[in-house]
Amino acid sequence: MATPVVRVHDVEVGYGATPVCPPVAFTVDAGRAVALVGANGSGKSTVLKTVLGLLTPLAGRVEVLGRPVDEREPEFRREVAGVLDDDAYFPALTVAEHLYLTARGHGVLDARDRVAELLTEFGLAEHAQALPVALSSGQRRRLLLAAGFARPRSLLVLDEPEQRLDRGMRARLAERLRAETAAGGAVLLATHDAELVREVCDAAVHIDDRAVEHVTADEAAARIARVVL
Ligand SMILES: Nc1ncnc2c1ncn2[C@@H]1O[C@H](COP(=O)(O)OP(=O)(O)OP(=O)(O)O)[C@@H](O)[C@H]1O
Repeated sequence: MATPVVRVHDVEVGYGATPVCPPVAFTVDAGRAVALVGANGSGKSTVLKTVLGLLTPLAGRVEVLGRPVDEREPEFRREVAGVLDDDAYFPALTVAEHLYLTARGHGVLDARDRVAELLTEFGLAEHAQALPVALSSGQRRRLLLAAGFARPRSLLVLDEPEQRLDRGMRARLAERLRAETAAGGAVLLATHDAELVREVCDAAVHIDDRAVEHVTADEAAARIARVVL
C-alpha cells in the first residue's frame, strides 16, 4: 500500500504543555482532500501548524511522505505548501513580484507564465503592480492563496481558505482544489464552509473538546450547515 502523504498518529497539539483538544489521528492519501471541522477554538489551526512543523506535538507523531516532520528540511519545504491565516507579505513587493519570487524560489522555470495564469485565475490581473497595502483584505487573501499554487507541491495545507472570498472566488477555489486532487495532490484544510467540504473533500475530522470524530464529507457539511459547530 502506498505511504500516506500525511499520517497523524494519536497526536496531542497545543501551546506550552496543555493540549487544546483530544488526541487526533488521521491520514491523507495522495489524490485526496481531508477537512478539519469544528467550532471556533476547537484546535483546527493548531493541528495544521503541527502538521506544517511550526509547532511540536505534545505527544504522538506526525509524518509527511513517510518521514517525521521537520520544516527545516529542504525536501519537506519542497513538497509542502501551507497557506495559514496570517497576512505574511513583503510590504515592498508587488502582487506579481510576490508570485514570481515564490515560483522562482521553488525552482519553477516558466515562472512568468505561471504568474500570468495565477493572476488571471485569482482575479488579480488588474492589481499585478499593486503593493499589498493597496489591496482589499479579500484581494490580499487571493494573493496568499495564489502564492500557494505558484510553486510545486505534493501537499497543500490551507487554513480556512474561504475566508474573505466572494462567492465567485470560492467556486473557483473549489474547482482548483478538485483539480489538485485529480492530479494526485493531497489537500488538508480547516474550514467552516459546508460547500467547500461537500464539493472538494473525501473525508473529514470533526474536532471538539470532548472527542475527535471521523465523519464523511457530507456529514461534516451537514453539521456545518445545521450550525452544530
Ligand atoms: N499562540 C497561541 N498561544 C496559546 N494559545 C493559543 C494560541 N493560538 C491559539 N490558542 C488557543 O488554542 C485553542 C485552539 O485554537 P485554534 O486556533 O487551533 O482553533 P481553531 O479550531 O482553528 O479555531 P477557528 O475556527 O476560530 O479558527 C484556542 O483555545 C486558542 O485560544
